[in-house]
Amino acid sequence: MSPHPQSPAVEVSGLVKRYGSTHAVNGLDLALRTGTVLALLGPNGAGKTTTVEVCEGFRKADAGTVRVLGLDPARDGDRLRPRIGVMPQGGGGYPGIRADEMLRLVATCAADPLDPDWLLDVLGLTGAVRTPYKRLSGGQQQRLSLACALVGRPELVFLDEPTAGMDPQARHLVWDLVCALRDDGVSVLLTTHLMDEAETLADHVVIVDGGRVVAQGSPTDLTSHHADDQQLRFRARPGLELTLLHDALPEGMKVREANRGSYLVEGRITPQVVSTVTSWCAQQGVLAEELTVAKRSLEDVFLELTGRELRP
Ligand SMILES: Nc1ncnc2c1ncn2[C@@H]1O[C@H](COP(=O)(O)OP(=O)(O)OP(=O)(O)O)[C@@H](O)[C@H]1O
Repeated sequence: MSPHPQSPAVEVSGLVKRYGSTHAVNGLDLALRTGTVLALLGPNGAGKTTTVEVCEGFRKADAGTVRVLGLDPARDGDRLRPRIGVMPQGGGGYPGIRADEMLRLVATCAADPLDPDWLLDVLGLTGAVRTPYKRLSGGQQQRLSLACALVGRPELVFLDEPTAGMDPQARHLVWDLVCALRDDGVSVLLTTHLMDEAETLADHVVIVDGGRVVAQGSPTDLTSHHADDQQLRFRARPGLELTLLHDALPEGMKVREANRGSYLVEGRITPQVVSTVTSWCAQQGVLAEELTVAKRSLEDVFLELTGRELRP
């Protein structure tokens, strides 16, 4: 059964999943619009993988409703599996199997698979086809796992940290592939710890912490929620005394040396504020290098919402 065109590819409502006394997911709601990319962000242990695994049908929810392509993954797994692609965290291949054997094996399960040789070529794996899975590099294992997720021409793909451990070249290749999937109308739900990945790829970002959603929206919504959340940055010699600059700025604005020699003014950055900063620099005989005005980054928002403490 195909979902109504307007209905989300994934709809999760009030999801609860416990492991013993651990509430891994604790009343989580999200919706992935068909043909878009949703990025699930959160600190370690926030419940991202558990949520994805419930959506994939690999884990059973304790409470809540989950609909994936209009189906209940816990009940309708047989009908759902041929329509989705899954890239689990950490690859998930059989240690002794060769790269091409693994992809061909997965392809045999699909009704109308993509050509495995073409996919291996697209993912830069042609030179490694005869290498056993366990001897592939981490990045190659990830790319093979992505090939396995895509070979069945899925309508929806789940990518759990798809670029973890990849070099920048491979990461950009994967980003291009995700964009191409979206252009083809495929829906993508991915998890990531890379804020630039979420900003680059996602139409919608859901930030979770402690098994609940703490914020969601487009990357632009999340980073420009308040007009006052802007930053002016400049580089200058380390250790500048900032009291006079602080006093010259409008009330409520903050100024600090964020990193050695890297200064940050936070608040509503108006032309007057820029002028105040550059005048102060001129008075101090300081050349402000790399002066930029920007919104807060997604990482700033993420850290503000989830804190800076390491998770156990
Ligand atoms: N099979 C399991 N048995 C017991 N506890 C588990 C199991 N899987 C996950 N957990 C716990 O559930 C919580 C959520 O884990 P989950 O893997 O979903 O988080 P995550 O957001 O994907 O984390 P990460 O970013 O580290 O991958 C954590 O406290 C984790 O220790």
